[in-house]
Amino acid sequence: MIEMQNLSFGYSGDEPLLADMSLNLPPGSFHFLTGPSGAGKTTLLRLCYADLLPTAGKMLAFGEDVTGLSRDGIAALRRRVGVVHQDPQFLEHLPVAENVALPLIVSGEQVDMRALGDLLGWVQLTTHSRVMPQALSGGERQRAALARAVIMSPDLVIADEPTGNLDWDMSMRLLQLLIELNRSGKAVLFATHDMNLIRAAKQQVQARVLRIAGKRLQLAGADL
Ligand SMILES: Nc1ncnc2c1ncn2[C@@H]1O[C@H](COP(=O)(O)OP(=O)(O)OP(=O)(O)O)[C@@H](O)[C@H]1O
Repeated sequence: MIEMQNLSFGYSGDEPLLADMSLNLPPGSFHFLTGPSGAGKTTLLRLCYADLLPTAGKMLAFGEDVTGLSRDGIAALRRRVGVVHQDPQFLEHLPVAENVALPLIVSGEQVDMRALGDLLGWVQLTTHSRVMPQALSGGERQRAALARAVIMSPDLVIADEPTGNLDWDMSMRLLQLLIELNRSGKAVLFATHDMNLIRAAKQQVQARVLRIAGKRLQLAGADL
């Protein structure tokens, strides 16, 4: 589904930040991505949804080389990937329900109100559907961002340190939602520093742990 072949990436022309990375994310898989601050986790995630393009090597998304994709091709790819950022941004003048439905609205699709209600229920924001984003807690913001990320039924959900600002209980709640998504067949790629969270997840789901170290991507062992 997502395949990197000897991929390198650098923001400037000199030393690459990520070097000679090879990776295969099969459908339905669950991967954590870890590594020190500044190692390039967010950068790697952005490469996965063609927000950045490799400077060397190949990046294939859903079988297609992203470097050759047209604007429409990139738009089609992005529909298949839902992204949750560490600090999700919302349109502050719209209530939660409209923000969650925004990907449908901007792509001109009909909003199925019942499905939207079900989705808000799943992230436990039913009573917050008419609330403005600035009134949400950190955990509620992340759950709204997760609902928005999955409203287009993506095949892959990417979460970039979504629990970075949450306490343990909230982190576990968010993790649980991602595990449920994975059980429903979606691939998950989850960047986190939190080894306790990874340990907790591994008791419930077959997750592999990728680590960026020294510009390279490693598959972490069972020592976690
Ligand atoms: N747009 C950019 N232009 C230039 N350099 C950048 C850009 N974005 C990130 N960087 C640099 O690339 C390096 C990796 O950043 P990135 O955000 O991918 O790391 P990270 O592993 O996600 O870090 P953290 O865990 O702190 O979020 C950092 O040194 C950062 O300063």
